[in-house]
Amino acid sequence: MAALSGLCSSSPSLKPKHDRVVIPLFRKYSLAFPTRSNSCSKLSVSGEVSADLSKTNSVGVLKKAKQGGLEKDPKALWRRYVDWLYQHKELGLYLDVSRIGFSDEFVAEMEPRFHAAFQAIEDLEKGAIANPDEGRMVGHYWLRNAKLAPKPFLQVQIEKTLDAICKFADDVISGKIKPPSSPEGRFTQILSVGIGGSALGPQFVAEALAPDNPPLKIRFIDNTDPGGIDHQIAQLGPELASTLVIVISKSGGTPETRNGLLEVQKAFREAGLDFSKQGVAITQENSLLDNTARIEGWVARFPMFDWVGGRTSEMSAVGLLPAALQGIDIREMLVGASMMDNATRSSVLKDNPAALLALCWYWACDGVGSKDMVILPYKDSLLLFSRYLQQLVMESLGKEFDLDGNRVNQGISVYGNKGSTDQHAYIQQLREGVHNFFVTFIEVLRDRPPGHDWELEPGVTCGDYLFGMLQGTRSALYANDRESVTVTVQEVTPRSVGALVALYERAVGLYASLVNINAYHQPGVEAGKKAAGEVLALQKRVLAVLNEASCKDPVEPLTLEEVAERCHAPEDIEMIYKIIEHMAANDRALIAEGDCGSPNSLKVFLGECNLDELYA
Ligand SMILES: O=P(O)(O)OC[C@H]1O[C@](O)(CO)[C@@H](O)[C@@H]1O
Repeated sequence: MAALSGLCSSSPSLKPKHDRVVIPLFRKYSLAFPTRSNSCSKLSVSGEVSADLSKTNSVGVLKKAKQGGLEKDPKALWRRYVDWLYQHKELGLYLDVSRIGFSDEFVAEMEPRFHAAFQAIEDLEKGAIANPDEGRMVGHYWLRNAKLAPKPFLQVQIEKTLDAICKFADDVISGKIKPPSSPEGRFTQILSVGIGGSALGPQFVAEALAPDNPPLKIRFIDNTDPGGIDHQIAQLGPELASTLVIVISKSGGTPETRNGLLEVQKAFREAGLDFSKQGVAITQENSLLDNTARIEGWVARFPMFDWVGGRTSEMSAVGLLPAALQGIDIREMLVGASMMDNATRSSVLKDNPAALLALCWYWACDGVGSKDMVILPYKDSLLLFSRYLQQLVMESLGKEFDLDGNRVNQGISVYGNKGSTDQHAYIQQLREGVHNFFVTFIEVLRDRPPGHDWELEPGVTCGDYLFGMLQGTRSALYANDRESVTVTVQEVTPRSVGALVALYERAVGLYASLVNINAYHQPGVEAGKKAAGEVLALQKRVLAVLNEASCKDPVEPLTLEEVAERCHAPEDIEMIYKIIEHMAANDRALIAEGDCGSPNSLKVFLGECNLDELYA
């Protein structure tokens, strides 16, 4: 395509170049772990390590290795910094892992696990069923280099979709595709309706990269909160007529997204607008959403692929279409991701920033998620990176069982906002309080575009303060034995953002292998969805019972116990109380006696009798 492959081949070289000689810490991997003596390692390890090591979390080894404490001697620390500094020259990206205290002994112990992890991710990229529970391939790496897709038809699908996205975005921005009844004569706003992986990437990228005056501004409905939905629609005001509504859902059946769509369609009807002329769907072929969009003749439909998970979908239509419509260079995002993919395929630990990150996570969290990952970008535009990573890391790694069916309750908690702002919120606790975290600093070297900086005091710019705050916090935390990683980029650009996304996608994949879990399913989410469905089903029964009592003459207010009994659900009395409390707060149930603060005093009825429902 003129699109992805052309783009990739036109870039100077996608192979990482390094300005230092790297002494391999890991050799070309194989599952057998040979006797070795590593010149980079202070400790030389010899002897066979049981293959089973890659399936267990040898925390005992970690604890032993950790006994030494963190290096504090400035000269030794500087040597460690230089020795372990990773640089991706073309991307201008650095990774400093020197403030994580892993020992050479630990690195050696981890080698067989990494061999297995590199092999697993290589197999994944070649099209293995890397998500065994769902029987799916995992192909988000192919999105930025379609030639890697294991089947020619997948390559065609990826390339065609990217071309279609670019063309559609151009046509919308130029006004060739326009809303039927807008005075501006072109689309000015995007309303993106989606949740989880169908929102977090687009939100992060919009915040990071949208220009100050984008061709289309974007807002999001990412919940089933009526207040939040009303707010977004009210903010659009008359511009609803020039709003392109992008409904994003891989499954096409997520309730929050469906509700958002129904609410927006109602707003369109009330404004006398034809939704189908302004609606776009991004979803799997033949999903409920896809069929709705096709039957109703929406403006456009773009595919989500079965082999791309929601949380790794930023480089699919999910992330690329909204970005392109905001004037963001999506081809550059793909190049950045592709360059990072190339770098993170290396089986040499020091050459592979994703493997280095996974190593640090394992060390810091004892391989069992014992510490939280605090993400601190010192750049306002990267504010949403931690939220984006929260889903990527926690939905991928937070698993009850490992691949062999052992209960492991894995995961790493992720939180954070931005520095230096968070220094005035919770960094007090990080420095001095409970020691249950490690920090990832994200440093952006360029403060402002060239020629725009000024000194607010002699020799000091505003950005120098930000820099000082980052360095000061990093040092202060380390002095108190709080570990940190620092990722440095030159600027926040489509290329560097693409690279950051790819870096963390690969780190999560590798880490999942290190702890032997499936990173690509989310069985836990289903339990909450199922329970929510049961609550709504119970609410229907409560309504029917109250309706019947409210249709009597005179009306028969009921106690909670009576409602529960008539619903044949005495064991659900607490949930019935919560349902009635919620309905009462929204004027859908009326309180005849008592109040919600004393549940046993309550008697309730409905303001209106619904005869149709009574005789249904
Ligand atoms: O894109 P969909 O199918 O609407 O799903 C939204 C989100 O819901 C989940 O399936 C579960 O939370 C996420 O993995 C996903 O990103």
